[in-house]
Amino acid sequence: MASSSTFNTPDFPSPLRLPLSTEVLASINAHLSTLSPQDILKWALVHLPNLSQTTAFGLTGLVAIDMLSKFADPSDRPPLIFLDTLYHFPETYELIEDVRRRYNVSVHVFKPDGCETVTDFEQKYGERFWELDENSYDYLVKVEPAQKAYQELDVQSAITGRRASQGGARASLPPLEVDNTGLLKLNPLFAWTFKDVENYINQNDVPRNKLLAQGYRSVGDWHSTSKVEEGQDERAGRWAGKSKTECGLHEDYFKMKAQAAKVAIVAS
Ligand SMILES: Nc1ncnc2c1ncn2[C@@H]1O[C@H](COP(=O)(O)OS(=O)(=O)O)[C@@H](OP(=O)(O)O)[C@H]1O
Repeated sequence: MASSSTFNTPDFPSPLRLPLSTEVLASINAHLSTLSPQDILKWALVHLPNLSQTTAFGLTGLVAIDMLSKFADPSDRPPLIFLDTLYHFPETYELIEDVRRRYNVSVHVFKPDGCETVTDFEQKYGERFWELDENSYDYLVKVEPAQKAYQELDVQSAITGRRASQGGARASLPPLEVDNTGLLKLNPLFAWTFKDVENYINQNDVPRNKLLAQGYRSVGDWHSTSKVEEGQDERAGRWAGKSKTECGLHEDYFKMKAQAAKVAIVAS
């Protein structure tokens, strides 16, 4: 059984002092790589400054929400941040309500700047803006709202639902990363497979997106998400047939911002 020194490691200050040097980050990752997701989360509650959970209520994020509910008092649980692109499926919005009820958590929702509804967004940028410029679309609906969320809520560390077994750019995902804005990103389930996640969800009766019963596995916006066939990768239905595999949230922030600069011209 893990002792309290597993979570409260005297080698690292509590909370950690930022910025982290490369050496400290490497030694934290060496320690976290030996722990279960539950113990990584317990360690994070002790050591990570101003911790939140950024979630689209995918299966992996739901596992983290459920694990935290089992060992952390409600007031100690990281606040949830949902970036509402305005183009999620109705089933995703329904799931958020299920999660709020089941776990008695508040969800901080951030939308594209100045937009409450799809109509607001389309008046500003036109219909099907993602077809015109996918990266700028991502920047407007996720990257910029995330930066706003982190500033308003004073977030210095965020739990994500990414896993190495999702492949692509995630194949060598470490437990803890520092992005180029200085944000600490914790990936507590970095070492779990899809099967591990599915088993946990079933064994713990965790609420899940109703679309999963229809053949979807990873769910984002309705216009870039499709069902996957048996045996296909879990994220094969995201931007299917395109080279794109990430939404921008986990890309280089400054690159996304520079690419999106031309959006101001389109919108004006
Ligand atoms: N809209 C939105 N709001 C808040 N957080 C979000 C959002 N989209 C992605 N994420 C975060 O990225 C994790 C991986 O998501 P995905 O595999 O769906 O990929 S992608 O980011 O959309 O490309 C995802 O993991 P989950 O918590 O399992 O959803 C989140 O940590």
